[in-house]
Formats: sequence, C-alpha cells, structure tokens
Amino acid sequence: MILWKDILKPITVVVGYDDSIKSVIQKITSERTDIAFVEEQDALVGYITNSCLLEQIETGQSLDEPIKYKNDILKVPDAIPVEFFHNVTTVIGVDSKGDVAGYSTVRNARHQINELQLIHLNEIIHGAGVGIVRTNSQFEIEFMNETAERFLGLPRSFLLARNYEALLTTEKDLQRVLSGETLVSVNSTINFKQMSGNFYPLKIEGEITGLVHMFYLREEFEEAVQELDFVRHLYSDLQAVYDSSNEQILVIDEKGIILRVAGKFLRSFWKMEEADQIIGKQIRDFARTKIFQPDIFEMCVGQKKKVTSIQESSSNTRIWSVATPVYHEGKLEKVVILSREITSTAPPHEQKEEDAPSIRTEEKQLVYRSGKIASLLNNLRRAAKMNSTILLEGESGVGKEIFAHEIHAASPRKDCPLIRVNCGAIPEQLIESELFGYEKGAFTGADRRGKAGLFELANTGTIFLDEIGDLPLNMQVKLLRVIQEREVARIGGTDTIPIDVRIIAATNKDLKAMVANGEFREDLFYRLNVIPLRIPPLRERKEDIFPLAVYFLEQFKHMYSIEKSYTPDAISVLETYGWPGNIRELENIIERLIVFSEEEWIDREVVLKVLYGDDESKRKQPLVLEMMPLKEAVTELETQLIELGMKKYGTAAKVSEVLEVSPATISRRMKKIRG
Ligand SMILES: Nc1ncnc2c1ncn2[C@@H]1O[C@H](COP(=O)(O)OP(=O)(O)OP(=O)(O)O)[C@@H](O)[C@H]1O
Repeated sequence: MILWKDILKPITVVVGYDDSIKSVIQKITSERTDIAFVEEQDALVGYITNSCLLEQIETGQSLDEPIKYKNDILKVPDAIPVEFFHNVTTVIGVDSKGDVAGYSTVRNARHQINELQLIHLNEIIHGAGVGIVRTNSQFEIEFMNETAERFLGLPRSFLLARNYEALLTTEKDLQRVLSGETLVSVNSTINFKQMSGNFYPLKIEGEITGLVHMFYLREEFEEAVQELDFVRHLYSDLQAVYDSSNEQILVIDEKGIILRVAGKFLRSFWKMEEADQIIGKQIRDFARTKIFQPDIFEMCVGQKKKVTSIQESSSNTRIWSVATPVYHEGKLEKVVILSREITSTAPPHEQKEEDAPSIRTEEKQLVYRSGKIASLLNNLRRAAKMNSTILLEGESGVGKEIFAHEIHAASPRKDCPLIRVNCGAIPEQLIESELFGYEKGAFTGADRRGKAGLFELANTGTIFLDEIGDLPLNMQVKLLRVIQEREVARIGGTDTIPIDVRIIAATNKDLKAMVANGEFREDLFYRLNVIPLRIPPLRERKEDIFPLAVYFLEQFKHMYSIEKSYTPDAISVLETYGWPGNIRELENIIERLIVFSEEEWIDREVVLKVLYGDDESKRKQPLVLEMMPLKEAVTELETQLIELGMKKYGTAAKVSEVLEVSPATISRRMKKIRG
C-alpha cells in the first residue's frame, strides 16, 4: 500500500495571489522548479506552473500583470493511502499537526505508483528470474529490474534512457505495442543474448505511455525445460520401478487415510480388484472390521518408529509389511507401508489333522511363491496319485526331501508309512541288512530275533531312497531285483516277502553321466527314471527367496524367543545373492543373521557381511555357477546389474551414472528385460 507521504515533494515556491507574472517567473527559475503555490491569507489556495505562465504570455498579457492561478487542489492527510479524486489535479499533503508536508500532482502520483508497483513486482518476480524493461512512448528505457540487467549483461547506467527499439532485434514490430497490442512469446536478441517474452502496452489514465517487456533468457529457459524433462523421465522411471516391483507401497496420512497405492496392489489380501477402491479410506477400519490383522499403522504411530509385522487377511493371505513413519519438523506427516505377499502362489496341499503320516517325524512346511514351483507341484501331485516311481533331481539343498514328503502326502498311501533311506549315509556293509532285513543268526552280531528291512517297514507306504547315486554297484543289482519282483528276501532267509511300496528316489548327481562312466547301472536308472522331476535351484526361482527368508526368520524367532526383522534393503541383498547351497544355505544364513545382528533390525550391512565376509572385492566378484554360452552370461550379468541398480538407486539416470553407460542404454535394456 502506498501512502501520500511516500510520494510527496516539498513545496519550494509560495507566491501571493496578486503577484506579477514576472516575479513568479523569477522565483520559479531561481528555485529550479516548474510549479509555484499560491497563498491567500496564510492558506494555499492554488498553484501555477511554467506552462500556465507561458500560456498567459502567449495570450498577450504583460509581465507586470497578476498571475492567473489554478485552484483544482485538494488537501489530504499525508498518512492515508494514495487515491484519486474527481476534478483534482494537484494534492497537498497535511501532516498530523495540520502543517503542509508537500505536494504531488495527480499525474506524478500515478507515475510514482506505477514505479513503486513495478519495484514491488520486481521484488516478487526477481526470484522467478524474469527480466522487466519499461520504456516510454519513444522507446527510451525508463526502468529495468536487476534480472534484466543480469540477463542482458549490460549495466543499468548504460541502458537507461537509451532507445530500446534500436538496441533490440525482434521478430515483431514494437510500434504495434504502442497501438495497444500485447505481443506474446516474442523472440528477441540484444547484446548476443537470446530472449523470449511478452510486450505489454503501458497505460496511464487510458493513455499509452510506453511498453513493458517481460522476458527470460532462452538458454536458461531451455535448461529449465530440460530439467523438467529430466523430472518427467525420473517420474516415469520411478513409476516403472514401482510397477515392476513386487512390493505394494501404501502412503497413509497422519490420520490414517490412504492417500496413494503404488507398486503391486495385493488384490487377494484386500479381496478387491482395484487399488482405487481403498484410496481415501481409513486404514484402521480394515483392521477394525477384521479384514486383516494386525493394524501395523497403529503399531507404527503408537511406537513412533519403523515397525514390521506379518499381516493376515480374512482371505488367509499373509503379507510381510514394514511401516515407516515420516516426520516433518517433528510432526508425524505420513506413514509409508511396504508390503510383500508371502503366501504360496498355489494353494498348499490340503492336510487334515488326522492325515499326519506316522513316519513323518517333523512337519515341514513347503514354502514358495514362484510359478516354477507351482507348476512342479502341479505335476508332482498328479504323479503322486499313480503308483509310478519318481526320480527327484536337483542340486544339494534344493528341498528334495520336502518334495518327497509332498508326494507321499498327496498319494493314496498318505496314511501309511513313509520311510527315508539315506543311501549315502549308511555304511556299505550295513546297507543290505538295513534295506532288506535279516533272519535270526544270519551273521555274527546280528539281532538274535532277526530284523525287518526298511522295505518291509515301508510296506503299503512309500520308500524314499535319498542320495541314490551313492548306492554301491552290488546293491544296485539287489535293488533292481526288488523293484522288478516286488518282493524282498531277508539276509539268511529262504522265503521271499511280497512288498507293496511306492519308490521315490532322489539324487544331486548326474545319473546319466554316471551310467556313461559305468558307475550306475543303466537298467536301474531306467527303472527309477519313470517320472523324473527336476527341482530348480534357488537362483532360478528368485521369487522364493523372500518368502523362505521370512519363513525361516519366523521359525528362528520362535525358537530363540527374540524379535527381529529385515529392512527392505537387506531383502534386496538376499535376493541378489547366488545361493550355491540353495535353501539349506539360506536357512543357515538366516540363523547366522539372527546371531550377528545386534539390533532389532537385520540390515543390508549385516547381510553383506554374513554373505561375503569383510572382503569388499568378493562382494564385487560376479558369481558364475555353471557353464553357459558367453552371450547368455553377459546378458544375465547385465540384467542382474540393472535390476540391482534399479533396486538400489531407483532411477535409470543414477544407474546409468554408476554403470558408466548412457541413460538411453539403460532404458533400452530395461525395456528388453521387461519384455
Ligand atoms: N520350499 C521349501 N520350503 C521350506 N523349507 C524348505 C524348502 N525347500 C527346502 N527346505 C528346507 O531346506 C533344507 C534342505 O532341504 P532338503 O534336505 O530337502 O534338500 P535336499 O535337496 O534333499 O538336499 P540334499 O541333496 O543335500 O539331500 C531343509 O531343512 C528343508 O526343510
């Protein structure tokens, strides 16, 4: 707001109402002003300007005649805001004591107001980096802001009063602006600087008195556009990361209202099809109405720290969630909940209480999420219904035993015994008696009453011959006979005992190669290899790492009665490791992590330390576990690096920087990875 006292000028010449033209001219000239105020009986009653005096002379009046002054003046308190009055051309400001503080012509007041408003405007737009130049109707520069000075690279002292039209090269005729037209997005050049901006006519009291040019430097603008472009790409990169992530990201405000859902919407957990259906809803209501339990939002808000929990929904879907509070200036602003599903992708094998097979000593749960295991289980359960011999192949620690249990449990023999024989662990001289049993007095040291073999014990049920590749050749012949004849003869016995068993064999060796080397009997191999089922190693089904890691952690937490959780970063490291020892190794590592992590959280650093030790270089070493074509290996390595990079840094721009390739290369590769 502008007050009269801000713009008043001092009154320097006061004359009498009957003073001569000559004396007034003398006084005005000696004071170097162009206005004199007229006094009558100690009161200001009017004013006279140079131009009024000239008019009087021009009309033939003598210099000795009295002046003809104007009286369209108004006295106003100088502390009130500037306003304009009808038929008043000059204002006299009076201070609080009633003394004259100065004067202003209305024209000058309007001019000053424009000037001050421009200065204010300049202050406002200075931060926005907009240049402003104002000229009069002769295009002479009367005002320019600091930004304009900086943009043009020329000092104000040089530019003021110069002809802007002459200095500027523009694609439009500036005369059009003086005719009242606004020119928008005009490119112009001055002092080799390229600008883009708008020209506005400047109107005072309806009269065009000049123009205003508001502009920015093209190069700065282009930089800004590029930056905008970068942010746009960043956004789409992030969106892509979210979309391809296995996690559901919920952003909830401090009151519990769900603001956003990004990443993978866990439909079966919410029992809803679209993420939009939960936006704007109160998260507490879902827990309150038992749609899921527990309420991790409440836990996080209550404990004022990052918390983790396994949540279970009414549809029996289990998810692992980490809720992180976000504070701004000490006040809770949001809670971000990251969740991943841990339930198996296919329904687990149905097992009723009374189903539990007598021989299954410990009940182990088969945990998985990968499509590979889902389809393997599908085949396995179909094969389980028949009586066919099954050969389970897979690296050490992939879970062959657990799959053997699964076959048995899904077979019609599930209520009968399942007997496991570890062919590699029984001393050679005992294998025969263990498998087939012996009659009393069969050999020295033998039980006097004789003993049934494992085949006999498994009768009507299943026998699981683990590590079949370790069976000595002479035993292979005997086993072949049992399989063919479906009967066993105890050592030292004369009778044969008919047996009805389903055989499941398992090996981590390449039996075909052993056959070729003469280490395994071909005829036995074909007898066992009726339904071969290959259990893929963990590195070929990375989706299983996360649910297995959660499962083992839950078991150890229960076993040791402690509370520990992974940070999402820690999970990422576990998922990118090669797992040469498969699930057994994963189980061991999780136990080690529990021991080595001192805090409540198992973080990235402790996982790196447990997996790779202190040796930094080992962490950097790409791990190759099997022979493969070089091209395939390079593609695999590239994929792994990009996936790891996206998980770690989140944007293609940052990943390209770390991998020292162009962002375009990363985008291309990512498109390929996503197919
Ligand atoms: N899908 C799974 N879910 C839960 N636990 C699993 C799973 N697969 C394997 N395990 C666990 O991993 C460990 C190793 O599994 P298992 O002994 O069955 O492997 P294996 O293939 O028979 O190994 P080896 O060839 O060395 O005998 C076991 O403790 C087993 O319970």
